[in-house]
Amino acid sequence: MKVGFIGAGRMATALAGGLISSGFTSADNVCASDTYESAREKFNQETGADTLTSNITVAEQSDIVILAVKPQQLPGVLQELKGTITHKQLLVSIAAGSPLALFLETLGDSIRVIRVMPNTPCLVKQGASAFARGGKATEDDASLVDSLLSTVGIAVEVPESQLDAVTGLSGSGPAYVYQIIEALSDGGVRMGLPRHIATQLAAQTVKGAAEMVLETGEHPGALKDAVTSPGGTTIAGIHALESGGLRSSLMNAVAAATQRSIELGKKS
Ligand SMILES: NC(=O)C1=CN([C@@H]2O[C@H](COP(=O)(O)OP(=O)(O)OC[C@H]3O[C@@H](n4cnc5c(N)ncnc54)[C@H](OP(=O)(O)O)[C@@H]3O)[C@@H](O)[C@H]2O)C=CC1
Ligand SMILES: O=C(O)[C@@H]1CCC=N1
Repeated sequence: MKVGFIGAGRMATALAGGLISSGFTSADNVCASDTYESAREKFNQETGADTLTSNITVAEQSDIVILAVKPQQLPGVLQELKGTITHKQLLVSIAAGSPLALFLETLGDSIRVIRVMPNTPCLVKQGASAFARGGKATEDDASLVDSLLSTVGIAVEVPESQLDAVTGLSGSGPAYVYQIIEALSDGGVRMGLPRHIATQLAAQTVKGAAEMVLETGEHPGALKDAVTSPGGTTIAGIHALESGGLRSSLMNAVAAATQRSIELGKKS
């Protein structure tokens, strides 16, 4: 199974790196094209897979073609691939916002296309991805994409109408969590911890709390209550977070990013 990436940037590198290190496919069966030389070099160094300058050659050589250019670059790339992408390849787009209808309108409605929203932790096999299928994509195509994404994290199939919200939550979400980790580390440094220890403790705390939610299946509120002793330290910290509007800020972040995904879809 040959997997080709059109666009060899950050997300393509994360996804390809995860697919190769998980054994889903070998570096020999992966290739990528990019207009930007340093992106090609970085992709090649980090994944061991070949890179080319021609999008058409990558598409011709691949069974699965993953479109990993920015949404604004997608219409030009689709024009270029007209006639090369047929029902023979499975087309996968990871572009935020870009609707399935765009691919069918440009390439014809006989194509097999699946729209995916992954996230960068795919690189360390902790991705959270959702996908929706369109055109003539079959049950087998959906299973293939599900197993491809499942080698680098979790994957769920959703109606296409939910993919903008997925983008606002888990697509962009790693950036929110990095900000939270950075801020927790800053808090530790402010209280006298060395930076490297503060960052390590902050990141492991986020990882551990996330594992607790996923493994116990408990409501996050119940897990929060279990940390919070009456008159103790945690409730003092939680009160400070509530005063700063943490939960409202995170809900607003998901809504703003979802809205932006919708806007990107209208422009493409
Ligand atoms: N980064 C993330 O966390 C996530 C990104 N995505 C989606 O993945 C896609 C890629 O994002 P990301 O990896 O961050 O972006 P990058 O900018 O890192 O990667 C895109 C690459 O495609 C290159 N490119 C531009 N035009 C063409 C072309 N005509 N042919 C071939 N290559 C081209 C770009 O070059 P140049 O820089 O010169 O334009 C760039 O190197 C986007 O659509 C984004 O919405 C989805 C989920 C998460
Ligand atoms: O910021 C972006 O537009 C992309 C899509 C989701 C994550 N990164």
